[in-house]
Amino acid sequence: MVQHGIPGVQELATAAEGRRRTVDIAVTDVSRTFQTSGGTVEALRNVSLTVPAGGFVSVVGPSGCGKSTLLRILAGLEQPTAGSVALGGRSPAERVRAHEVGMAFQDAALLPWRTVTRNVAFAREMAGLARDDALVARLLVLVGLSGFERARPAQLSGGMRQRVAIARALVTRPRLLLLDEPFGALDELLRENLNMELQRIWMAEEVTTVMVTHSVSEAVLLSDTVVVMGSRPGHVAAVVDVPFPRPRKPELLHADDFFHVCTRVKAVLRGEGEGGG
Ligand SMILES: Nc1ncnc2c1ncn2[C@@H]1O[C@H](COP(=O)(O)OP(=O)(O)OP(=O)(O)O)[C@@H](O)[C@H]1O
Repeated sequence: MVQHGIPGVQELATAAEGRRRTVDIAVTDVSRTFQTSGGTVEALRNVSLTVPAGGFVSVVGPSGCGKSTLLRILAGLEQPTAGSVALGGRSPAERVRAHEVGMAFQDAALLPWRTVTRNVAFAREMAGLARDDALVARLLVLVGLSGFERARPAQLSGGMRQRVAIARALVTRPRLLLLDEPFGALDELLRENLNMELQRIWMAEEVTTVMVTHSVSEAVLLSDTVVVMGSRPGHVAAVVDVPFPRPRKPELLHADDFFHVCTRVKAVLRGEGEGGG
């Protein structure tokens, strides 16, 4: 990946030298049905998408269109009923076993009795990886939590807890980062700030990222590509490319070009836009 002139990026790139960490994603004709007492629920039908190594893709769509199911399949937590998923040529289960998949969801789910540092370090312990205090400290700087290393979750704001969750997701040095509405419960201004931080983290870590969000502007601001899903059954309604150079600044949110891309995504969401998938 190119260098971005952002503080910390050069050092991280050097640390990662000699180690190709990113993977591409290939989802091919994935379908997923659930058998319930009320009958069969077709959560996903023939979903295909690709994400290049180091790319950032967001998935948006109406409630129930299968976004979380798709993310859970990428995370190896669900199996597709049909179709295939390859993460750098391997199955999600293999990547998860190798601790190469980091996940952060809307509820940060931190351990209340552990400090911020110990919460982040816990993910390495759980993965059976060697302790790495320097990495934990560096990630806490990266997510803007310097000075809070010894705080407990109850002493943190919601936004700070989400930052801990993102640091925790990154502490195994994953090749793939999966985010399910990571900032969904936060107010708009805080969310914008965290979006900028997430962009910085993603650029620094060079990690292929898939984010589910209900916010069209968040998706457009952060992504190379926005996958717009439709429901009944869940399918890809359109794939919208986002052409803006990086790093993207908050001012972009007020630019006409930005507004036009958001309008295209919203048109598809309303069922007026391009079909396909
Ligand atoms: N384990 C399950 N058993 C039965 N049905 C399920 C299961 N998981 C998901 N579904 C169904 O699959 C469909 C897609 O659900 P999913 O949670 O993936 O949608 P979503 O787009 O993430 O929704 P939201 O935006 O509301 O979070 C829904 O109809 C849901 O009820």
